[in-house]
Amino acid sequence: MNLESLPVSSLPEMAEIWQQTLNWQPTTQQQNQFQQLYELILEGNRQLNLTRITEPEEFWEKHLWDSFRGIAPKQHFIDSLHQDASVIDIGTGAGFPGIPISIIFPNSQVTLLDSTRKKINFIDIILSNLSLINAKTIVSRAEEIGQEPKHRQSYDLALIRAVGTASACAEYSLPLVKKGGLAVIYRGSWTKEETASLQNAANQLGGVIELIEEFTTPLTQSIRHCLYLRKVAHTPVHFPRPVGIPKQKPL
Ligand SMILES: C[S@@+](CC[C@H](N)C(=O)[O-])C[C@H]1O[C@@H](n2cnc3c(N)ncnc32)[C@H](O)[C@@H]1O
Repeated sequence: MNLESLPVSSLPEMAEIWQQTLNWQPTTQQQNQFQQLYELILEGNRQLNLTRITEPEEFWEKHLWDSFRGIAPKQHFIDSLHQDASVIDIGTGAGFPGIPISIIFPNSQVTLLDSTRKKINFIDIILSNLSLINAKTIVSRAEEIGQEPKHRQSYDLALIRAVGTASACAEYSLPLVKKGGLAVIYRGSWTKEETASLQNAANQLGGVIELIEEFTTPLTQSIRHCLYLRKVAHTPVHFPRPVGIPKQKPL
């Protein structure tokens, strides 16, 4: 399939893949927003090193499809996202998975967090161009806002992709999630041995592993995993630990 000169997500083949894999299809308006997002990211990449994923097929699969695939198994959360669920995307980078989520769930409240100001400045341009009034940005570190009363235990859903080891991601995300809420850690590969150390980290943070799902991406047939941590108890006050510690000394 050569999409080189074609819009990133409006081909009939793509509509079929959305339907077959996610039982869903974007509206024409959402397709236009995906296309605008793609073009803005290409433009931003000329000045900033935002993402190495720039070919249309890759962008569609690794940025758009993958962002939605992470929440697909959780119908309850999809229902709440159609209402006014609060979501935080930790280490959003060029805006993934948070921006696609804010596009398809206009009633949800999406916070895009990154420690790099230049990335957040760029995301602010995207949000304004796409008129995404349900998304806002924060320049900070997960370890810092996890200790702020305004953010701690206040999100229904935390999403985190490509930000660190699973244990570090658990420590960044679970303190921000409400009791009963969910943290979704997007991963490439995953092994059974890693499950034991993640279970240990989750226990200490007030979470349990609810599901570990392996799936294959529809264009390149790559293996990916999503880890779903349910928050079942309050996170002890000393988590998250100070900046840098979750990465240096994973739980
Ligand atoms: C590899 S990028 C991933 C970007 C995006 N989530 C994706 O999957 O395309 C990791 C991002 O996480 C941010 N980051 C790393 N550690 C962080 C922390 N402790 N708090 C907030 N952002 C962090 C970095 O600035 C970077 O933009």
